[in-house]
Amino acid sequence: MTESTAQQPVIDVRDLSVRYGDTVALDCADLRLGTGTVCGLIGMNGSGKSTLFKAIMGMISPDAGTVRVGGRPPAAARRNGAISYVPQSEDIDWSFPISVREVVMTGRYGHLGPTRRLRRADHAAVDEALERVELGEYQHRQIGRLSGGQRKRAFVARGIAQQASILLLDEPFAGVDKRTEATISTLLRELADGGATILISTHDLHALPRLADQALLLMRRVLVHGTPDVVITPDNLIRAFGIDPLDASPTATPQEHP
Ligand SMILES: Nc1ncnc2c1ncn2[C@@H]1O[C@H](COP(=O)(O)OP(=O)(O)OP(=O)(O)O)[C@@H](O)[C@H]1O
Repeated sequence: MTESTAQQPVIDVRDLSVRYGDTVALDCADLRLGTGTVCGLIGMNGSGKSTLFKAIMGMISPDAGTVRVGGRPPAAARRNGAISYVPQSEDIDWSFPISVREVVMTGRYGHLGPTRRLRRADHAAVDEALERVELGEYQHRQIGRLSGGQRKRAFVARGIAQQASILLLDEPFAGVDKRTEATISTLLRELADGGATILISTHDLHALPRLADQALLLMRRVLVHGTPDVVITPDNLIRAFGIDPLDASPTATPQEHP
């Protein structure tokens, strides 16, 4: 591997603009993430976080700009099983007749050989993933019959079984208790230490410095990207949120972007 290949960003987003009709969701957003990084994505409601995830996944076509994942277009990276995505809970059909184990097993589909048959290694990877998120005893339950925190863990287990090198998690801590948050955070750290690149949106600014090596403040475009201590400052938070969310005495009411 040449030095320039080794330093290539795993996620490479350049000048990305996305519109929904008249709404500008992303406007010239730039992001580069290297291997083994956990980056916390923060920004107010409507600042474009989910849109950024969907663009990296290749689920929406940008109006302008480029997205490369592992040097390839997102669709190619997805076909290869390189990316795992944990969407916001509202984006999942929890009534779908599928068990926890079957959800986790979908993470193995990119690994199946020409016969498309599940092999012993696939079942072992699923067992291990279920074990790591402590959902073994719930594996045969229909996914809608899980608590909020268990649902998140099921989707994290899918990413673990997939052995994805890139994990995108859209608010995995929303509505989960502190123990589940700690379990997921520890798992993500272990995955990053094993070389995964992780982008995670969260509103938990207090927990972010423990979880992430980097933070990125989004407001349709990237306002600031760096280590959490550089990004999570009162000035930056006031720029992005209109108030300092870490401050108990807000000076203004934050507005959702039009
Ligand atoms: N399918 C859609 N059709 C039209 N507008 C959309 C659509 N999805 C998102 N938007 C708009 O695009 C903007 C960015 O939305 P996005 O969901 O990316 O924000 P977000 O930062 O993830 O918000 P939240 O923190 O509330 O999840 C918002 O103004 C939103 O209303």
